[in-house]
Amino acid sequence: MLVAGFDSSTQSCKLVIRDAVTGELIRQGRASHAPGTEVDPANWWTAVQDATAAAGGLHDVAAISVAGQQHGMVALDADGNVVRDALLWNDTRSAGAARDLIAEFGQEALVERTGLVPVASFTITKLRWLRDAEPENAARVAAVALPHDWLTWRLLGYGPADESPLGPDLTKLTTDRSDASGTGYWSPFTGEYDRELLVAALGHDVILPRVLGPSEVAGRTPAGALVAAGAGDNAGAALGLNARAGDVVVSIGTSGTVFSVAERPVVDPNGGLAGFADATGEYLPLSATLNAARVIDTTATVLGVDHAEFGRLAASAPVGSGGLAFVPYLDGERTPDLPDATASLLGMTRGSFTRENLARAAVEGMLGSLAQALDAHRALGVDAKRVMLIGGAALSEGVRAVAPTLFEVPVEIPAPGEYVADGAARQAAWVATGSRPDWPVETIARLEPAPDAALRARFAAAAELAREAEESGKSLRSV
Ligand SMILES: Nc1ncnc2c1ncn2[C@@H]1O[C@H](COP(=O)(O)OP(=O)(O)O)[C@@H](O)[C@H]1O
Ligand SMILES: O=C(CO)[C@@H](O)[C@H](O)COP(=O)(O)O
Repeated sequence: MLVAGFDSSTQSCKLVIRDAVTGELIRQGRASHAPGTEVDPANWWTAVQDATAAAGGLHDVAAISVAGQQHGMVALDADGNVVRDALLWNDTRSAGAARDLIAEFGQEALVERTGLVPVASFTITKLRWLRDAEPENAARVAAVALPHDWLTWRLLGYGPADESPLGPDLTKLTTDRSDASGTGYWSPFTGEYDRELLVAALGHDVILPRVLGPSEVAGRTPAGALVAAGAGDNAGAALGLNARAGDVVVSIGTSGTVFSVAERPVVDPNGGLAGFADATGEYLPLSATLNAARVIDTTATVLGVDHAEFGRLAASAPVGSGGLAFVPYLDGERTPDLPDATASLLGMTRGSFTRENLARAAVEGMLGSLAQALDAHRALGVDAKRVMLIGGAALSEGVRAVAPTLFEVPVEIPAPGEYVADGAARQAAWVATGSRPDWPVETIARLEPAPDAALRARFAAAAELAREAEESGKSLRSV
């Protein structure tokens, strides 16, 4: 019996087809997504079909599950059409809306109700932005879904009347706990939507996807395959890695994320850590940065090198990049919450300002933010015995060289793979066979910690300078 798992991520759609019992990888496919932080969801549906074609189809698959980028606002009208392009998790235009919601409800109360302090990434802030910036669009919204919810609905055969066999039945939208927990209007404590917050954000009540349990079935495709609940991509990765207590996953994709599986909700009154739910019935405390793999992509482009050469340059520079410090807020930042920040390069001398040091400083800055996030998790009681490093940039030689100098626990590198899509495939196998699969995960390297206190201190000082400049209105953006 075969099962399929999709990862509809920020930059691309990945599909794995696995044996439901052994987990053996049978086929896979991939397709790119459009760039930008607002995207027509039709683009993701096309990518699902292209990835499916690339993987040789889904005709022989018993069950399917979709994991996807979290938080994106897919606003639907009564006819099942999208009201406007989806605003993605990395779109920071709703930073002011986040501040407004905190002022109206109080930070402490919001943490108690939703496990989150609103930041521009979360869906609730995007709804408030829509209400204020595009009231005519807001008034037309009849249902709000997330990327994986909308794709699941499309796979079930629903959608606009002229594009789908079953038409626009909005009541058939489904989601799961992990993605619901990233909206800002769902409580990980009660497992219920908080409609008062939803209405306060958007201005009126709407249909929200039914929240399914970890092994509940959303329905069947028109061809007859079971469709599972799906998940947010980070919860998908935790399931794909079989992460257990003591494991902290660090993912370096478009986002940088630090997360672990917890038996009880873990919340942070300061908001550095989000109190999400996971895809197995437990919880997923998580921190996310906006600047991760693309810090490397951008710096490699500036240096005129490919990933392999970038990795060699970074690995050949000394720990601490000869004193160069790169605060990597190229896309603003979410952790720390500095949506309007810009990046900065500090510590340049004629000696330190070399190609090698620049490459390494980019990696040290990008991982430095994630190491600070891991510290915050540990301070809140998260048990970290090892880091499991995944995501596109985990392949980088530079990342592997720098990681042990920043993390205080061993860093393990699972075999390169699509762990989000694998988590979705595991969920599909769970609904198809009735039991959660225990497929093995291979580790290809274990890096022993060699934390460098001076490096940590220099990055912390550089990040603090960037924060002070932002908060005092002295950053170059405001000149
Ligand atoms: N060898 C490599 N070194 C550094 N970055 C890489 C490497 N291979 C892929 N990447 C980067 O990883 C990112 C894609 O990772 P992925 O985890 O698929 O992201 P997402 O899930 O956000 O779409 C891209 O920005 C890509 O350029
Ligand atoms: O916003 C978050 C998590 O809170 C991001 O992790 C998104 O879920 C996007 O993930 P990638 O596409 O970068 O994997």
